[in-house]
Amino acid sequence: MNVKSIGATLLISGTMLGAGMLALPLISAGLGIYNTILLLTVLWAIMTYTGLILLEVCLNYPEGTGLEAIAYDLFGKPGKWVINISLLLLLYALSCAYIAGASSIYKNDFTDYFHISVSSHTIAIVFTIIIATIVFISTKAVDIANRVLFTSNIVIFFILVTTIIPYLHGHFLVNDHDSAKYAFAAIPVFITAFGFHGSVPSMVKYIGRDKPKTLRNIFVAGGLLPLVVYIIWEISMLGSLPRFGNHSFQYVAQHGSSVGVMLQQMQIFIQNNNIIYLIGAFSSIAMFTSYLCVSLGLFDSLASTFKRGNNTIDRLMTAVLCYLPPLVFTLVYPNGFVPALGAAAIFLTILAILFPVLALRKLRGKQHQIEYNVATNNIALFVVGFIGLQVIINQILTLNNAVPIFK
Ligand SMILES: N[C@@H](Cc1ccccc1)C(=O)O
Repeated sequence: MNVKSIGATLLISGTMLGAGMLALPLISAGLGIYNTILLLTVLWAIMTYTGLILLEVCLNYPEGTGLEAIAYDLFGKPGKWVINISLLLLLYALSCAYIAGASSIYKNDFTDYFHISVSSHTIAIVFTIIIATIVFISTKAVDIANRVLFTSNIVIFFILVTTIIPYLHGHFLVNDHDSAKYAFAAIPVFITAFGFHGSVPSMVKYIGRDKPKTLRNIFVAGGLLPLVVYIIWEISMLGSLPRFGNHSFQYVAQHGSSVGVMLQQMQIFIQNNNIIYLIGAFSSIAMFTSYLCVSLGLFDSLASTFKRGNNTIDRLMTAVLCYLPPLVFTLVYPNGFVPALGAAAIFLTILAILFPVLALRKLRGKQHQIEYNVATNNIALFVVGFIGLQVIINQILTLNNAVPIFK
């Protein structure tokens, strides 16, 4: 792998590592560590596989062809609309999760670092304005801010997981009440955490259609890094807070399942302020960089959907469309962090599981140019498509409280 491929691998990992990661311990507390690791690995494999299916699909089109244009070619106008709307709704749902998550974490930061209490509404508004301003300035500004913050966060993560080891308790990790029944509610959020598929067309453009093997390696390695990071993160979080009791994951679940409350609870068990600061800094930066990248994607999609140009007035109108709806939603539903990530899974499943499967079936039915063939057959495509439908049904049930939820 050359330097460009390593950079591309990190971009894929960077897209995956975000709010989903912070929600993982909140949603997997009832599962216990063994079920969690198993489920993470299985879902990583499925998401990587559909990423490779999407790669084969994209390689049949000229470099720079987006998912929307591919959907139009294969499924006509309805296909194009489904992809377009799913993408916008995915990015809006993620935006709501980021604003809700960030306000709960930053509220905690203000109390921990400066001993002042700021309302989460104020934080949500200021956070959104800061992100909007950076995106409004230019893509270059986003790139610079992201590069600096993402690199610092990798360093913070490694310092954190090495210093937290003495504070981990083996008996917090496994519990008699661990149960696979909580997997239903966890699957959608886990799927969101492994989402990166919107970036497949741009990666093909960046690396080149003539290097299908390099692209395959980038997607596999780019997802493997988050899988390892997620497992280490789960062990660190589930190992430092008990499942039940006055101060526990159960308490967090009963108080809005927010990252901020989880951090407060951990403070009671980890009597080392530096570690608490590290977790706070890591979570805060993760929220910031992910929202920066995701809202840049939303900003560009809105500009192209509503045919807005690059002049100041047009950019301002796009920014209002991009940031106002999720901000208002979060102000009305401040506890929407986990539900918004779950809702995102519905649209992500359409884009990242169902669309690649249907598109490849259609392409292989036609005579398609063989640039890269992912190992698959109709049965495998059927199974993956079926899993995709299950994820959507699952999430609809979760939103209606019809599956077991750890409380
Ligand atoms: N994986 C990202 C969310 C995401 C999904 C799909 C595409 C891009 C980003 C996160 O966990 O924050």
